[in-house]
Amino acid sequence: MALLTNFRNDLQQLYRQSAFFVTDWSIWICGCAIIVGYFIIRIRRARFSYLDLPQPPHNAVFGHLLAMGEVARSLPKDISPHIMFTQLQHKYNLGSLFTVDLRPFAPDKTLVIADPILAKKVTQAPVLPKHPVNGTIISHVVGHKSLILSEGKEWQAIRSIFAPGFAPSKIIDLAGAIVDETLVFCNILRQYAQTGETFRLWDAVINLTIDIIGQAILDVKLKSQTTENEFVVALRHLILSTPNFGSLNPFANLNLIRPVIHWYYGRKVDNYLSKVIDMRMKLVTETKTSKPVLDYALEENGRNGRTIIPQHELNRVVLDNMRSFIFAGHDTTASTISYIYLMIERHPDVLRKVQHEHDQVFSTDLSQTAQKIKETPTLLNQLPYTLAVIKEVLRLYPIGHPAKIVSDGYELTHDGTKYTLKGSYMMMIATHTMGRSANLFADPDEFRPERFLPGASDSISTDAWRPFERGPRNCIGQGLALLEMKIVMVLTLREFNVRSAFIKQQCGTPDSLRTMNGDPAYQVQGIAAKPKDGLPSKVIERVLPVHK
Ligand code: HEM
Repeated sequence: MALLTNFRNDLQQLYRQSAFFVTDWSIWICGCAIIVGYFIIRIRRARFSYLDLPQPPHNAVFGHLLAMGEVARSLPKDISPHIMFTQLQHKYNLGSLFTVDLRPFAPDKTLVIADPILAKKVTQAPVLPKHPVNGTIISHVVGHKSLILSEGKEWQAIRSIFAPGFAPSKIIDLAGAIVDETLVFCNILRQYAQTGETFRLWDAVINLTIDIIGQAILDVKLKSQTTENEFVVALRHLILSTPNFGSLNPFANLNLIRPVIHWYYGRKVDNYLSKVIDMRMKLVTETKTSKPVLDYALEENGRNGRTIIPQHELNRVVLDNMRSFIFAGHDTTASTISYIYLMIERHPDVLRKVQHEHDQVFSTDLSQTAQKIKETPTLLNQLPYTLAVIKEVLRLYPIGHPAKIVSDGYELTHDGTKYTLKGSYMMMIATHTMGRSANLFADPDEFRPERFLPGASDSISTDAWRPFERGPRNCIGQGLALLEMKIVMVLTLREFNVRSAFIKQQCGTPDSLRTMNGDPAYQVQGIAAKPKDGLPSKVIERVLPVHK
């Protein structure tokens, strides 16, 4: 054990050192020479391949890097790239279809789709393949048989065995387990309220969402909220060692021992999950009211003697997809929950309406709420205002944008003009840009959950709101995410007042570059966009009863 710990420490040390070495000046010079060479070749070969598409000001040598640089200079350095694209569209008045050539900092020319009609069209069958950059970024975390990365018939087969476990009728049975994990979270909030400490809200919520996803897919208690679980630590290391593809520093991603890190922690994750999966496979015949997603998948794969995934591939498929669900199901939901607290803090009128709705459905006796959810989880379907708050938060703070690949000759029509693409493109469905468009949402920067209430006067095109994406390749876990967000809101918002506690920065960078339009809680880049500095917060326990 001590040997392992030493090895891990050595690895971490080496990792930090190698990150230092790559900033050595000689590497900078070589890198610059490569980039200059690259640009020269690019001007000669690819000059006019996209010039008929709408775009920001173009430079023959640098493509759109100068235009994007102009936008980037006015924003914090670590801002999430999807915000940069929205700013670019606003600055150059680009409309809802445009192209941006950011090579070599992007893997391909980018085609930005910010038009709901076009977005709907390109995300329906036949499903466009994902851009290979997705694999480059996350394959070390999710594995190659992941639902997230697979394509074609393989993707169909994997989706078909896992979909039954994510059906709303099955997910609702997990409410009891989600309540139990959320009660642990409530205890943690209570402790912070008692100490008055400032803490990173996102980290606390990450532990909660990891524990929930462990229960939901494997019926395993990961207990990362209360203990340091080796598996969770290894998984977080894998995620944190992901290359940063949004960086404008070409060397930020050079790390010679990254493959070793990936191998080491990947093996730890696999070892832990294999044991849990083996155990579940033996228990799968047990009849239980609430079953984890894995049990339904194994049943589906053997239904009526028909095997969708051949037995020799099943172990790898199950393992990679358990990794995928844990990965895709925790920091996405944690970011959204963090922003829910922030928006609620900033809009006391919204808080009052949410609390009123929870009182109406679950009564004002807070001590009974957890039990009521367990007994009648379908009560959670009677919370239209709470759901509207979640939707509004996801409109303003989506976790990212899907990136598909379209190849030479692909045709699309927009505003009556037909475009035939030359060469391949990374097609980005610009969820954030659509969410902030004044043409699609009235007063787009305002937080107004009412717009999502049934019968609201704002008419919203469903295709404009796509934080879970739409079409056959939408988010398989959206029902689970919505369920957990509702439970967390119901169990915490009447008891705790979570307040952001950013500390004003004193040194160096002007304040405007540490904030987005004066807001320090902007989204920063992660595999899923997340709140700056983990949203430092404090908790105050409300005096009970908080409302009549
Ligand atoms: C607020 C929470 C969440 C958000 C905003 C979200 C968003 C998304 C989006 C936008 C996609 C499409 C990505 C693409 O096409 O590149 C996606 C796919 C996916 N999500 Fe989620 N997600 C959330 C929670 C979850 C949860 C809880 C799970 C748990 C299993 C999950 C599992 C997946 C998987 C496996 C895919 C790939 C589906 C496929 O390709 O067939 N997500 N999600």
